[in-house]
Amino acid sequence: MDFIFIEELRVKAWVGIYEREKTGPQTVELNLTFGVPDSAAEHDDIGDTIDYAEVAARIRRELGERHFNLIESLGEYVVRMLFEEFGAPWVKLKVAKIGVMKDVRRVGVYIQRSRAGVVVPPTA
Ligand SMILES: Nc1nc2c(c(=O)[nH]1)N=C([C@H](O)[C@@H](O)CO)CN2
Repeated sequence: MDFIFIEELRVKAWVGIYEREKTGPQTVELNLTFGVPDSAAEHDDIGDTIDYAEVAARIRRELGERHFNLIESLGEYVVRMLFEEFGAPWVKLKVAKIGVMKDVRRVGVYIQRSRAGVVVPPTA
């Protein structure tokens, strides 16, 4: 398995438990790594892999269209999308709010998931 990464993707998302967070979107930052088949490199064909441009565009669209109370729920939504709609075998996601807590630059959640039966080396 190879791994595609997308770093510091900033998107507008509707997320938060407070009323002020339900009246408008805020910027969240995503760092995402997902598995793709090694065979993509062998055949040099975008059809054999997961198009990272499509992933980024899809995340941007989806997070602009719905509200999540918790950053954990937003993260789970993105991970499930990678599994179910892009067919990723393994996903690691860090998603953070920026500047929402005093003296804290970023706060958020890490999620790492494998499809059942997928074994990933510890270097991923
Ligand atoms: N575990 C969590 N704690 C908190 C969350 C969250 O999503 N998960 N969210 C908030 C508020 O929305 C906060 O980010 C607003 O500044 C507080 N705690």
